Amino acid sequence: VKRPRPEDIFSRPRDAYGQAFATYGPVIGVRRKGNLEYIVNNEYARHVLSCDRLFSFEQGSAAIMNLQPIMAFTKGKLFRDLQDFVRDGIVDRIDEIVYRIYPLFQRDAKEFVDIAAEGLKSGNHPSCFNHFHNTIAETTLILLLGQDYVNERNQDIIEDVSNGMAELTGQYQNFSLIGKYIPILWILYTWVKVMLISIPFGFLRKCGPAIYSDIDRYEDMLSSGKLSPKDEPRNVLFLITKTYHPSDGKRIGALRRLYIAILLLCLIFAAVHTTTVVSQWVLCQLAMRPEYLAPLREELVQVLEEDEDGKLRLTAQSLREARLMDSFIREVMRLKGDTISTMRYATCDVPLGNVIIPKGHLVTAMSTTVHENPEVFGDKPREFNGFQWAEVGKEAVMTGPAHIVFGLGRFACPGRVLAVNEIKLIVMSLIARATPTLLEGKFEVADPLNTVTQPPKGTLVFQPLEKPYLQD
Ligand code: HEM
Repeated sequence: VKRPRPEDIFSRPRDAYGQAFATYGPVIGVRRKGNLEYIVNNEYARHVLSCDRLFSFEQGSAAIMNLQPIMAFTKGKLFRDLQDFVRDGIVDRIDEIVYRIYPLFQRDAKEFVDIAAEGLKSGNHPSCFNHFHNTIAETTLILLLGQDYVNERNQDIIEDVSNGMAELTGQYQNFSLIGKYIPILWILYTWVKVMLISIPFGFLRKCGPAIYSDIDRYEDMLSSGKLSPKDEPRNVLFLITKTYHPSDGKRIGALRRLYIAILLLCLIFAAVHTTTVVSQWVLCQLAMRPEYLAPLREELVQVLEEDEDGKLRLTAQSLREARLMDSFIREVMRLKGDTISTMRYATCDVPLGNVIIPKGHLVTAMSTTVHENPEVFGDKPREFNGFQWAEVGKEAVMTGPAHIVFGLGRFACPGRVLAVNEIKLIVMSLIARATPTLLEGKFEVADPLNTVTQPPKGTLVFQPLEKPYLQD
């Protein structure tokens, strides 16, 4: 087992791991957060991520996110259920969803550009990350639970849940000394704090009763026999209730209801934070590369569609046609420096390269070696070429052996279609009204080992356009 130094793993992971691969070969062992993990480079990434029989996504993800108790409670079905509900409740309805959420993104982009303009005068710049974290929290509430849940209190609860889950799953662990060097203590502390205090007293106490009575209400609708498909509520909670509603006229039991709350918590966690983070990476890169703005704005004008009142707006079709924007997002995601964002678990002793990975160990792919592989991307693999994917028709949501931002294989991120649409809505609504720049002309990577849930560190500043490309 070859070990890069712990301080290098945290501060310069790309170099530390790269050097270890160059010295020891394509499979290395690293002790991180108390576990011995095996990390592979581009040579074995595809095999490890997509051969679920040997390398289990479910066991790996539960272990890395400290979610084993929940997995045990759900008899291992948690991730498959999440995938099914996202597919049926969100991806299959994406056209109608974009139509519904577009006005929220317009409202918030306009509001943000207004307060950013004031910030230009006062020097007090508003946080773009916080502003759009709220927008995505609101969108998520509507999609999962319905419009009635949208109020400030519930939005705050969503923020708390997504922060609490981020804490629980180790996202801030790299920042804490205890987290780095005595991980078991850190895990215990965050479990108690989040699972016994924040979640029961926040989400469950405040949203629980409303969700409980909505499940009852939906069950009544389903048993009435009068509900036609077009009158069905269009939210994920209804779909879940419909799936679990017993056919013998009984109600969904208490344990199943608790499981429904867990599913909703996981979806909130998966949907809100990561998407907001990527939107900030895209805006920061765009602020650093103003030459991309003119073609992106030209494309924006071309893809707008007329609604029934003759007003121009963005629809799901517009977003599909925005190929330059799509390509830019794909390139930002490829090069943002993700290191370890997927996790697998060896289900038996598996020979790989020059080692045998013992059963029960975590295995993952080092994303930078995949995303910056010279055999695929040429001799300057880290050169940013924002529109290259439009030329070859590779969309931002497409996973592949050279693009693992959303994972790979059977368990690749089921929410990526929604995520990319939301990112497009944020970026396009903003550049239609203002030009992004960065205070002091730069941004920094907050945590090089975690570019997935940490936004870049830098202050985005927006200069309003005299003539916006989108009308309110
Ligand atoms: C830019 C934003 C996002 C990124 C970068 C991202 C990335 C990922 C990655 C890397 C995985 C693990 C895949 C693997 O190991 O092969 C994953 C899983 C998952 N993601 Fe996302 N994701 C994003 C947004 C979303 C959204 C918006 C949703 C929900 C609507 C979502 C729901 C999930 C779920 C439920 C899983 C677990 C997989 C399963 O149950 O099969 N994600 N995501």
